[in-house]
Amino acid sequence: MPVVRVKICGITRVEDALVAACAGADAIGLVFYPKSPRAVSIRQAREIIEALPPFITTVGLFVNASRSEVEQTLAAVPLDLLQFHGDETPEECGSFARPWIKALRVQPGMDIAARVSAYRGASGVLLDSYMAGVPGGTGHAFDWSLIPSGLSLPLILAGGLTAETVREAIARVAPFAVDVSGGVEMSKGIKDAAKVKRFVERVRNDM
Ligand SMILES: O=C(O)c1ccccc1N[C@@H]1O[C@H](COP(=O)(O)O)[C@@H](O)[C@H]1O
Repeated sequence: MPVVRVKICGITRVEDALVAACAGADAIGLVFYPKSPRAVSIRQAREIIEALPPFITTVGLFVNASRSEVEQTLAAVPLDLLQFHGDETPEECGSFARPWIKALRVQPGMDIAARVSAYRGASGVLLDSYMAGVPGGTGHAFDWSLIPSGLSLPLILAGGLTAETVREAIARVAPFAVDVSGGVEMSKGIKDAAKVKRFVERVRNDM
């Protein structure tokens, strides 16, 4: 069975980043979307990244941010990968000389394969749930049967995943990686160490 990578998103505290790293997460996500309850400042982001051990990918999440906002963040925070979670075009996403992934919010009737193909410069595509007025971090799963096989980019599955559901998700979707935020929290922006550990264990099929 191929290894499934794990990203723990919405990290706001150094201790939660260390829990994720020690649990075996491959990546942590830092939300630079001011309206999110998980938003971090530049200073918070730097402190979190400085505390990390090596070999953990740091992902900066943006939602329809201006070019200058992204550039200022990149100048101050050592991010490995950008995650665009809004209505950014392929050209916008690819204009920062940094690897990037694009989040698409799945709705019935959407031509997922065509939408993914449009973002061919991406390192991967993240499929998340659609909820009107909420760009992400909804805590809700979507209908995985809508995902076509043979997508042209590595698939990162997100949306309402928990330790209880992630094995079934992996079995049904066979994603390259899974991404979780609300499912490993005790409150918004505050991770629950036991849930983080259990989630990673379940992805690794250790328990
Ligand atoms: O986490 C947020 O607050 C957020 C805000 C705006 C856009 C995306 C956001 N999070 C991303 O949403 C997915 C799904 O979250 P959840 O597991 O359903 O809570 C998460 O993986 C983040 O990448």
